[in-house]
Amino acid sequence: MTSHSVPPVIDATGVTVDLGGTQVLRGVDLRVMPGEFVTILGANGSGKSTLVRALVGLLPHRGSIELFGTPLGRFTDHQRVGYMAQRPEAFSGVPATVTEVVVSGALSRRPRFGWPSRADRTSAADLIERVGLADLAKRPITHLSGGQQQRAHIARALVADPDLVVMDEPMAGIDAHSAEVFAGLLGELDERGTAIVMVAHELGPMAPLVDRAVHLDRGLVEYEGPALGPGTHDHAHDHAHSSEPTVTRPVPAEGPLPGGKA
Ligand SMILES: Nc1ncnc2c1ncn2[C@@H]1O[C@H](COP(=O)(O)OP(=O)(O)OP(=O)(O)O)[C@@H](O)[C@H]1O
Repeated sequence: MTSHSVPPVIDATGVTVDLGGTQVLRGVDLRVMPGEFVTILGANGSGKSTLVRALVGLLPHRGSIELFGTPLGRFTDHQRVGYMAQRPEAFSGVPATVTEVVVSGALSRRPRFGWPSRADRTSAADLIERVGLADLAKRPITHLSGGQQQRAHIARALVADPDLVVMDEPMAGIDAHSAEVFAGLLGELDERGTAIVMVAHELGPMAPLVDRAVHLDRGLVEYEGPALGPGTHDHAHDHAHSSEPTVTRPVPAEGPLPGGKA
């Protein structure tokens, strides 16, 4: 899958980000190869969201970030990257329907803005069905529960069939059944060779899919190594006891426990 002739999907070196006068990331290195599924773990406030936001060009940073072999500052293939923010912004004004939100994800594939094609609508309808929102497809998204909105945003991130999917806590607010459905979708993407970077607090049904885990602690990579086998318990904690980790820094025995948002 990985080849010396193929550049990494993400090649980040020494990424440092200051926010509000605080150094939130302190020199993070991250390399993701095509088809890899990498999860970013760590306690609340460790810098996970900051890292993925910097990687997709949403935050000024120091250090080097390349996407698909191109420095971020010159990267224009935005359609190759599907990004799902941690807390999708609420819509203002007239709220879009679920279908409109999902289809809008496909429009980034187009060189110029235009109406969605029949294929876009078919893909969107398929994903809406897959995330269990078919009955709500015509509803304004603001009329959905938080977890249902989250599922719509997951579908939006996937509809353009990107080569890299970056997701910031996509599991937040979705129930166990939706998590299973979502794991199935990510499994298909993984088989297609899509690279996936996912911030998570716990992996649940995603655990068997993950190739590598990166654990942040106060803006630094505390651990980076292979993900363990199937399981639904705390991945971060597992790493502290893994028999074959590639440890870049010592991991405290009492790792942070998974938890929801504060
Ligand atoms: N705009 C900002 N100005 C100042 N500090 C900020 C800003 N945004 C984030 N921070 C701080 O940066 C640190 C890292 O935040 P970040 O959201 O990246 O953490 P996280 O690991 O994603 O946390 P969580 O698990 O809670 O989502 C936190 O201490 C946070 O308070």
